[in-house]
Amino acid sequence: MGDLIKNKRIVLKIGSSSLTSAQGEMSHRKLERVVNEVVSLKDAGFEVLLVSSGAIAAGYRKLGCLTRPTTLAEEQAAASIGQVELIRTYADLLLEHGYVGSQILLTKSDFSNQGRSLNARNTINVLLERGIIPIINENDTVSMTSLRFGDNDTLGAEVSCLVTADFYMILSDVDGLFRGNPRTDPAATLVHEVFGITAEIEALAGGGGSNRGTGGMKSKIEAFKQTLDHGILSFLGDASVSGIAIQALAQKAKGTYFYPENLRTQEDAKEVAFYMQPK
Ligand SMILES: Nc1ncnc2c1ncn2[C@@H]1O[C@H](COP(=O)(O)OP(=O)(O)O)[C@@H](O)[C@H]1O
Ligand SMILES: N[C@@H](CCC(=O)OP(=O)(O)O)C(=O)O
Repeated sequence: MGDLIKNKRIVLKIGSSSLTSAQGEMSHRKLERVVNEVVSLKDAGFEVLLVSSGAIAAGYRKLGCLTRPTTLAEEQAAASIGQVELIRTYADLLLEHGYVGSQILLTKSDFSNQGRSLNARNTINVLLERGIIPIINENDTVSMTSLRFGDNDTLGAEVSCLVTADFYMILSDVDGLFRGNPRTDPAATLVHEVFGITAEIEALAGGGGSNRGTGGMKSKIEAFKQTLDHGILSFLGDASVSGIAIQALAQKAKGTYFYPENLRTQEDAKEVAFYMQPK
């Protein structure tokens, strides 16, 4: 069974809303949870890239702001403080489990530059070959408003395509995609499977995000549009569910699965579930 997953590449994106307290500050306990998910994937033999937000949340207090800043310059300054804290915490926690983490900061323009994207891919490949976990965030300081990811959902999708990932998993503060924003419509029901990003699916994502995240569902759907176009099986689930990453790969998790065109039948999906089955 172990051979089935050898070198299977998972991109796991975790948003600010799942790394922060209700007040918007970074939560050590929540970072520990993320690390546990990453470690469970590594222990099962997967290659893991972690795309993590949280730099602004981790830094704004030390910048002297009482609440999460809203001007670009302050966000960037907060991120430059918080990124240090974020990566140090991840690296320390991973090391406790015997894994090494590395930091990669990228901008949107890096992906449209052939030379820079090739360098990023080569770097990531070397890290993954050696069992290291690249921890990726946007390079906030140099990102301009007009050319900025802002949210990390689409950054995670770009990374998934860059490294030809087998699975793109976004863990957030909701169980998946609902037929309406569950914060404002408690009766909204969960969509379990999505076979292509249609206008109907896009319409479900109209609502904004939590006050701690930036992208909301809109950017997640945009991100899945990209991964599905590239044939990458994708998933959205709740970061607070312990063991969700492994369950998601076995297609047994509560959440929303997004199937690319090449995996649109029940039989195809079953085959993938078998293929991605952990040891
Ligand atoms: N159709 C929908 N289904 C689920 N969540 C939705 C929907 N529309 C809007 N949302 C909101 O999106 C939020 C998640 O996005 P966001 O706060 O940006 O999280 P993250 O920090 O994980 O990226 C949810 O808390 C929810 O309020
Ligand atoms: N890159 C920034 C902002 C990213 C952000 O908030 O994204 P998300 O949580 O995906 O909506 C950070 O690390 O704080």
